[in-house]
Amino acid sequence: MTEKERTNRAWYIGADRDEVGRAAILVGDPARIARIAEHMTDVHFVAENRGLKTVTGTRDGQRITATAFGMGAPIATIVLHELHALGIRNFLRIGTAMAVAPAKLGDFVLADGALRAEGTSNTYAPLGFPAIADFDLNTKVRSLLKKRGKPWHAGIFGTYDGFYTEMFGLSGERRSIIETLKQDIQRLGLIGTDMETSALLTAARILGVRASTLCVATVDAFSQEKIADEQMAVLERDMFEIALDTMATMAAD
Ligand SMILES: O=P(O)(O)O[C@H]1O[C@H](CO)[C@@H](O)[C@H]1O
Ligand SMILES: O=c1cc[nH]c(=O)[nH]1
Repeated sequence: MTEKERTNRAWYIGADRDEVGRAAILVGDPARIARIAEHMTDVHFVAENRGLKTVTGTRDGQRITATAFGMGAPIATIVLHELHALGIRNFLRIGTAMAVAPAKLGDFVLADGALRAEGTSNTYAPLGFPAIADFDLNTKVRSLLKKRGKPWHAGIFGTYDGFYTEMFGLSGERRSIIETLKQDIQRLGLIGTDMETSALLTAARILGVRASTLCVATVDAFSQEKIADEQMAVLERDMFEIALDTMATMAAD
């Protein structure tokens, strides 16, 4: 990062350099910020700006920041880019994804890479550039997933911009178009779909930092069935623990 790109205060997330830690967890839903804070000590909530919520806390002696971006690749990459400018070098997105078989509802899905079907990553690198997760980061996530003993899959995600046009059909006609798209991605062996991963992985590579995504598969790609809230609450706690332990290790490096 050049001196010009370095900043002391981030424009949209509103955080000062001394308010963020050495690694960052990116979540979508702002309600997850208070819940992940319960898994850290010495917690500091950054003043909320434009609905972007940030908390920094300590885990295993390391300062970790979690920021909620809301939904979609454009804002998720703004958050990553700003945290990068504040000096952070390790990023893990955690949240939810749509399950593509063999991944099923309630399984963890870890992105080793992602199909770039969103528009934001094109502003960082041309389409031939691969969206690949950081190998060391994913090695740590894999070892923690194995320890937890819950079902998980690692592989390629598909990342899309159009939630009701490409991922979740509300009308019969749109559902059949989306079903054809899902059959295509299943044939390619993708394990899940979301709205941010390929943009974050591409941006991180171009910015020279580590990134990956770990999600719970919460919606079935074909039936559009959703996971129960009580099951998600348990899995969310597992996901927080895995993410914080991973980022504490990465921050200590
Ligand atoms: O991981 P969370 O925040 O649940 O986000 C997922 O749910 C939202 C709607 O699909 C998208 O942002 C998607 O990536
Ligand atoms: O349907 C879903 C569920 C989670 N995340 C998505 O992007 N889509």
